[in-house]
Amino acid sequence: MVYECIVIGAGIQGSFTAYHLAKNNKKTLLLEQFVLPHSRGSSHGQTRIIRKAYEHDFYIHMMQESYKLWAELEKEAGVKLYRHTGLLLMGPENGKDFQLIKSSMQRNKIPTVVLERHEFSQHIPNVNLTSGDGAIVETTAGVLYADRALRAAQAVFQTHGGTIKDGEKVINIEPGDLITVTTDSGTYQAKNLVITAGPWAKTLLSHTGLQLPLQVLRINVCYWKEKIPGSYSINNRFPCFIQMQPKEAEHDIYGLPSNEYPGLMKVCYHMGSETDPDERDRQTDRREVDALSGYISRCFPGLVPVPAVVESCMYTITPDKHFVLDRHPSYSNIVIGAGFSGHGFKFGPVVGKVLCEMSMGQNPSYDLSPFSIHRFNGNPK
Ligand SMILES: Cc1cc2nc3c(=O)[nH]c(=O)nc-3n(C[C@H](O)[C@H](O)[C@H](O)COP(=O)(O)OP(=O)(O)OC[C@H]3O[C@@H](n4cnc5c(N)ncnc54)[C@H](O)[C@@H]3O)c2cc1C
Ligand SMILES: O=C(O)[C@@H]1CCCCN1
Repeated sequence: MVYECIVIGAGIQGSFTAYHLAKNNKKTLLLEQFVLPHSRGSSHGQTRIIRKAYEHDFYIHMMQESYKLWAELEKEAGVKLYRHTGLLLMGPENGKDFQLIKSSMQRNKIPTVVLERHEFSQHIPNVNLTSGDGAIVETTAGVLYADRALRAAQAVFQTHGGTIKDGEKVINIEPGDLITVTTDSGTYQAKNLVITAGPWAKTLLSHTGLQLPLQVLRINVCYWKEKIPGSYSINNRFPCFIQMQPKEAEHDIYGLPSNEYPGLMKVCYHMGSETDPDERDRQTDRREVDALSGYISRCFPGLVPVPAVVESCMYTITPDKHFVLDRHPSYSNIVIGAGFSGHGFKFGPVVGKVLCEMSMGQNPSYDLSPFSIHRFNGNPK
């Protein structure tokens, strides 16, 4: 049988690409190397932040549609995927990065509340605002229920006639008008191919002669115990937060209110150490956990500054931290979605839509030049 499209990788991006293809009546096969559900890529775990607070207008515009598409999936699957919490953004008030996000939120009329220092603790109890930092709340941001969302996208894909084959690792790709994809247990053919292989994208793309400057990082996903249960809880309307330029570390620190593990708040560092995706759990580098402990002692005094649970996840980062959404430079019927750089989950429905559009030979709904492969020319590593 010849498929209209094969999608490699059933993380959030591949699952949403397959979802849109099936809704467009395209006969689609979604291949996944691990038995689903699994926790070895980037889309597992219960929660992710959803927000429009971005410096770049192109992300904000994509998020405007993404919220609508998330709501559509909630209806189709009959499950709740989004919980409104708000997002607290803290960072050096006169710093460039904080000012850029603040002004782009205001320019794009994103519902925002600026908290002045004297009123901060009245709105956000149990948090110490660093001296010199400003605070803004994006009121419509919140939490996505990630595991549930992944299952829902896959279920709707199947309802529309899509086929999932899990526990099948793709080991070879032969490009052509008809592409042949070989797994460790079968061979499939399709007119179009979408590669959304997350941390394995670099290896898989090398089978097609393409080298992308993708780097895989292992992230320690840390949960911290509330000294008084409920003090940072989603039920008490505690928001998600992003701390830009914390004193303890070079990169951002972020957190989500206690929810999935009652009494534990997720607070993580937006960086990690390089890893081979097949060796992720052999690595035990916890340097950044010390930086988190320092930050928590200083700014979140209601948490015990030693992590109660540490899980693992992976980022696949590009040099500029923007995604790769493009056609293969040598084979126009191969479309690539990669390098989501630790912030791609919330865009899943829109990423899936544009990858689907490209693989159907349509013009994508967005200007994808920030995500093109050509931008790496001259910087191939
Ligand atoms: C700790 C952490 C926190 C994050 N927080 C946020 C957040 O708050 N908000 C947000 O929007 N984003 C967040 N992200 C980022 C987001 O989760 C990722 O951008 C997104 O999940 C990437 O999805 P993906 O489909 O590209 O990759 P994956 O989920 O890794 O999917 C790729 C799939 O391809 C499969 N595959 C690979 N190679 C093969 C092969 N050869 N054959 C068959 N299958 C194959 C893999 O097994 C995998 O299932 C976070 C990420 C992490 C790790
Ligand atoms: O995508 C997000 O919204 C978060 C922000 C902080 C770092 C991890 N990803």
